[in-house]
Parts: sequence; structure tokens; C-alpha cells
Amino acid sequence: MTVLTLHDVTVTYPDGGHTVTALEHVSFSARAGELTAVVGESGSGKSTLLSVAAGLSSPDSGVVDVRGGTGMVFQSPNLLDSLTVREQLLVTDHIRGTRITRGRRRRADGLLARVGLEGYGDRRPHQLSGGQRQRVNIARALTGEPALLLADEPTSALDHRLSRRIVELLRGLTTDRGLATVLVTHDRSQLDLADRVVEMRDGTLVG
Ligand SMILES: Nc1ncnc2c1ncn2[C@@H]1O[C@H](COP(=O)(O)OP(=O)(O)OP(=O)(O)O)[C@@H](O)[C@H]1O
Repeated sequence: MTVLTLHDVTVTYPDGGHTVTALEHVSFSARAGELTAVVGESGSGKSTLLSVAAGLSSPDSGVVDVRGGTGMVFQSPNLLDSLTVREQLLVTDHIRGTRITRGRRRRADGLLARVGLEGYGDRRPHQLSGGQRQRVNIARALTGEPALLLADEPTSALDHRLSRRIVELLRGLTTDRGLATVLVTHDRSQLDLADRVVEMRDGTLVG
């Protein structure tokens, strides 16, 4: 099932008196249960692709269609220092005014176990390693049970071994949960874990 479709999408940014074309007539799709890696040089349009897919910016022309909710994983985990690991996963519910029931707590703990952080619920971010923080970030992105998971360079701050573990985790979650996962990465040594690799060059998709 196709979860994300971009059809003939063009995005420009104003740049002084000029405009920069970040995406030029791009068509792209991501399917449930598939990990799609997006590679390309700096400035080729990868972040812009994720941004329109997430609905954070709208295209100048073309159509973006998403079936289901979206979760996002950013390069740096952006965890809140004063909250426990479990609370990082519950804070969105709290802000929305949803009552934090025992069931929600249990679900948060289940997600933490799934990302390899069983028993870490009461710790605070400073008591975690960089890799563990990124795992919390991934668990948090999954709390709303999204159909689409967008990850923008989630391993760029990690060494090779830890990066591999994080991409393996994304690989497993994609399969188990039937996620449509789009992973933007510079790291070509993890591409064997992807179902599909697309390359961006100067705002267009090649290959
Ligand atoms: N807010 C903005 N204003 C003006 N130009 C922008 C803006 N955001 C991006 N651009 C330009 O659009 C193009 C695509 O940028 P984008 O960030 O999508 O590339 P990227 O492939 O994600 O790069 P990187 O790997 O460095 O993050 C670049 O030429 C960039 O300079």
C-alpha cells in the first residue's frame, strides 16, 4: 500500500532577488513495510523532500498525499532535560490534555522495550548515551502510531557501529509495524538495509 505520494512537486525558496529551486518536478512514493533511503549531496533537496512530505512546508506546485499519521525523527533527539524517558513519550498526550492512564504508561514502556530500552523509563536524558537518546527519539516518533516515519540524518552524530544499530532498528520497525519509512542519510554503508535507494541531485530524483 502506498502511504506517501509526491506527484510532480516543485518547491522554490526566495533567495535575495532570485529563487532557488529545491525540488523540481519530483515524483516519489513510499509504501507500507518498506524502508526507502534517500541519498544525495548537501543541498540536493533531501530535507526539502521530507519537509513537504511532513506537511511542514507546501509545494509551489504538485500534489502531496499521505495516508495516515506521520512521525518524524530528527538528527538531534531534542529531548527535554527535565523529563524522564517515559515522560518524553507521554508529553504530547499531556499537552493535548489527554489523561495519562496506566494503559498509556504501559504502552510507552512497551515501545521503549521495542527500541531496546526496557527498564530505562525512569532515567533522564543526561543518563543515556547518544545512541540511547536516539532510540528514545524513535520511540517518541512512534507514539501516535504513524503510518509514515520520516527520519532526517538520524545517525549523523553516531559512530559507525551505533549508526548501524539504529538503522537496523528502523529496518525492523518498518517490517514489524508495516511502516513506510523514509530515511535521509549521508552514510552509504547502511544502504544494504534499505529496500530501495533513491538519489537526489540538484532538486531532482535520479535512479
Ligand atoms: N529556507 C531556505 N531559504 C533559501 N534557500 C533554501 C532554504 N532551505 C533550503 N534552501 C536551498 O534549497 C536547496 C535544497 O536544500 P535542502 O536543505 O533540501 O538540501 P539537503 O539535500 O537536505 O542538504 P543537506 O544534506 O546539506 O541537509 C539548497 O540549494 C538550499 O540552499
